[in-house]
Amino acid sequence: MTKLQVAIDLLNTEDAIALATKVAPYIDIIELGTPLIKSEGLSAITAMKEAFPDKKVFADFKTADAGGLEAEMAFKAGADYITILGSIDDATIIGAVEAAKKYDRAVVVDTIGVQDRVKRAQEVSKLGVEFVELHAGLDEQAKPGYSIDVLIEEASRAGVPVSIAGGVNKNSIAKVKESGAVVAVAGGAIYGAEDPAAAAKELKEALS
Ligand SMILES: O=C([C@H](O)CO)[C@H](O)[C@H](O)COP(=O)(O)O
Repeated sequence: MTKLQVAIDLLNTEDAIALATKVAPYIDIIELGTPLIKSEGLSAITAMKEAFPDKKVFADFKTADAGGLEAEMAFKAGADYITILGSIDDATIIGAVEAAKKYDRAVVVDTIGVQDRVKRAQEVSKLGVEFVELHAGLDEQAKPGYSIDVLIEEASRAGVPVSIAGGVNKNSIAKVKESGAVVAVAGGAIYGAEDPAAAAKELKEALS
């Protein structure tokens, strides 16, 4: 079954935990977005894991170098997953995977900015990563003509475990599920909703 991940792109820990509290019953993975981690630091990860010890906590580091070191920082702080950029050298991903083995955690490769996401997903899947995020970032989504359908089509032919992030919402969630993605990542569709709990519930039910 496709899991639901909430991407929390808020800027302070208190607001992030308040949002997570509302949506937790419907969420499998709680993501601390890159802006949140840059704003609040590692303490946000620790606070989230302490508040939700039974949930997977996903630290969206988007690491581009020193993979082993940054993964160790994230895991020691309480993260279950860290993201490493797919656009960088395999050595950075391999370093993070080694740290993940040491701490019994996992690495997700983020394909933001990668030209051929499917090819890169297939390559990095051989390095021991948990899954690969087929991702169109917030800036790419804002470009004219953007459609999540590109990611959905890529997921259906990737042949390796992938998540989809890039405007997942109530209109696209059924197609995300059909694509075979192991995780659907929803940010704005949940934290930007008038009723985040209801929005998360609707997405979760669509994946059931
Ligand atoms: O990872 C993200 C982005 O790069 C900022 O950190 C988003 O959390 C991700 O794109 C999911 O958010 P939505 O596109 O709003 O669903």
